[in-house]
Amino acid sequence: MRYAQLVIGPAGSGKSTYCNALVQQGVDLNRNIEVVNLDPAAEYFDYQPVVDIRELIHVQDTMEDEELHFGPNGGLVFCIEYLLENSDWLHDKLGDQEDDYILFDCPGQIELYTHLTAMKKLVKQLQDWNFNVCSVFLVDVQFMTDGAKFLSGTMAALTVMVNLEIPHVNILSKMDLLSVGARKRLDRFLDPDAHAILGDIELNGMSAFNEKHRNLTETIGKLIESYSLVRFIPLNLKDHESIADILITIDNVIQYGEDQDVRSKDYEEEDPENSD
Ligand SMILES: Nc1nc2c(ncn2[C@@H]2O[C@H](COP(=O)(O)OP(=O)(O)OP(=O)(O)O)[C@@H](O)[C@H]2O)c(=O)[nH]1
Repeated sequence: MRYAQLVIGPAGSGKSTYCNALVQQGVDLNRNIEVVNLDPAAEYFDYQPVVDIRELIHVQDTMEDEELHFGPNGGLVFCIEYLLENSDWLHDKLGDQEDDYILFDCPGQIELYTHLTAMKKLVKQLQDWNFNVCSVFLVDVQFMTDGAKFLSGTMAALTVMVNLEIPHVNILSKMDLLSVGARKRLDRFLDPDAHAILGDIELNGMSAFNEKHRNLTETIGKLIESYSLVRFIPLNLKDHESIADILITIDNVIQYGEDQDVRSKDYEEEDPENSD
């Protein structure tokens, strides 16, 4: 069996930095962790990729091509589709080493994970090549420190989980940048709790918008609560233990499928196969 983390998340959420930290952790543990760069627009990263999509296609190629003439976003999607059409190239580059452990550093274009099918196809391809694949969704914690932001980050994570349908881990990146006060506020949300999130929104002032959409917000809060496994794990790359813990957690997810179930608790309760 081979193992793969699909490292995904919005632009600038810390995907490449995370990959590099895990490679370093691998060195410390005498474990070989490799990285494949799948970002055709990447300009800089600290690791040495074993495979780099930019050798096959660069986003600039799609923007400068007379016929294609894509903008940066359309160009990125085109590049991933081009990679899938040329999957033999990736297959050759990856080789077929048993037990290898590869991080796929993906582009920061959220629609690739929320509703387009390209990433799903890539996952299927990797599974056909004997990879156990787990998605690791990074969200910059600075965008999660009040109720409204946490709600929207959680919805984004849920959308990705439901779309990709593979074992999944959500990570709050850049924890070292949080103030003590912000960390305390965050702690109240980390166990999915609709009341804490809604309470915070009210605390921050019931704007006319919030008042008008209170029922909607409440329903979304309950939805998140019922998907009780949409959890975020805080990751502080300045803390060695935090990196070690995340690697163990993800190892368990990849190897033993101890993943976050995308079905809601309510659904499980109603599922006849789960009833006595
Ligand atoms: N303080 C701090 N900065 C971080 C951390 N992770 C990433 N950064 C910084 O955040 C910026 C973006 O990090 P990247 O790792 O390039 O993010 P990315 O998700 O790969 O970005 P894209 O490839 O553009 O999608 C860089 O300036 C990093 O140095 C972290 O844990 N702590």
